[in-house]
Amino acid sequence: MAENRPTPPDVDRVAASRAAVAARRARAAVKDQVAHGKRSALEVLSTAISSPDGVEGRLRVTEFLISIPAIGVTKMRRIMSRLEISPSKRLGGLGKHQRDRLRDFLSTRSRQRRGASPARLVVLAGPTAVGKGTVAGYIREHYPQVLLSVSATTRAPRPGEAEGVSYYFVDDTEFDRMVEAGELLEWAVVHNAHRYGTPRGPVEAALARGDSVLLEIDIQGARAVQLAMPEARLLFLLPPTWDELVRRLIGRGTESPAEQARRLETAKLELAAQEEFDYRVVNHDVAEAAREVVDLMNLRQAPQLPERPILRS
Ligand SMILES: Nc1nc2c(ncn2[C@@H]2O[C@H](COP(=O)(O)OP(=O)(O)O)[C@@H](O)[C@H]2O)c(=O)[nH]1
Ligand SMILES: Nc1ncnc2c1ncn2[C@@H]1O[C@H](COP(=O)(O)OP(=O)(O)O)[C@@H](O)[C@H]1O
Repeated sequence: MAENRPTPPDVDRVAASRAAVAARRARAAVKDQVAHGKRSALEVLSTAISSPDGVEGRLRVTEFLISIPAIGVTKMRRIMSRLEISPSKRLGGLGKHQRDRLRDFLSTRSRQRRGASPARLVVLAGPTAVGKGTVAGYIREHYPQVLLSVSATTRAPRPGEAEGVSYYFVDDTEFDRMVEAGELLEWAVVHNAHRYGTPRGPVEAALARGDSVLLEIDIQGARAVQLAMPEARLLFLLPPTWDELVRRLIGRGTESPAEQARRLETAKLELAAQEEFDYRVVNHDVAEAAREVVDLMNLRQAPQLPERPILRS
């Protein structure tokens, strides 16, 4: 016997079918962007992971893969079975291991198609409070394919900071040991307070695997990396204006007025270091600056720098 379910009123049905059509169109637009190289497949996957109920998250993995240039139905089926993803899965519904396998597959493929651009050590530095940590955090969240080095530090963890994610928190004795044992690629005392250093092992392992690595470190560290690895690419993050830098430092509210004044004096010297860098990125907007940094990680040839510095205090 047929079930006697109540039917929704016509108005609801019309609205629901309109919404379904709009959602289908939105998904088609994303596939079109991927197919025409306007958006990278990795970026679509990152968006799907951060908002599983959004347009990207609702894309089926099968249709997503087919939209990638040079992947047809046969290849797509082979990839799905190799990655152990069932055809009914949507990007937003993938489990952690499936996501990791798909991401690895996409990044290896994109590297191969770029003509295996060389793995590169990229340094992001800049004056205090310009937004280095903010931009690096944005990259960590939105570009999971970028390897961000995790530094060792003698400073205490702040609330919300996790061991091995924000930093490796070590005491003075352990930091001394790491320096003695040559385990740090570079290290420095930052803001006259604590020691920070880049563990050498993970950086060398990533480069050997063919993966580029990003270091968010201070200017002394950038100089040390340049000496140790002259082939590293150095990016300098600039504030839009000096006044904006002052606003960001004061607005952050993490330093006393005396410490703020001291850091602003240092910032003048730090700004003068911009000419030692390969590229300058102006941090007007966090998402744009992050995208520029990620783009610069992949560039094969350095474009010419403007002849004169962009900003002076
Ligand atoms: N030389 C060097 N500097 C680092 C390293 N890790 C972080 N830094 C720098 O240390 C500074 C302080 O960072 P942090 O403790 O997160 O504090 P905040 O920037 O004041 O919020 C920043 O300028 C970072 O760029 C590292 O491994 N080496
Ligand atoms: N593009 C931006 N626009 C506005 N404020 C920003 C921007 N980037 C960073 N900030 C803010 O500036 C302050 C300093 O940023 P932070 O990442 O701590 O700097 P740094 O790591 O370079 O010392 C923070 O309060 C942050 O929220």
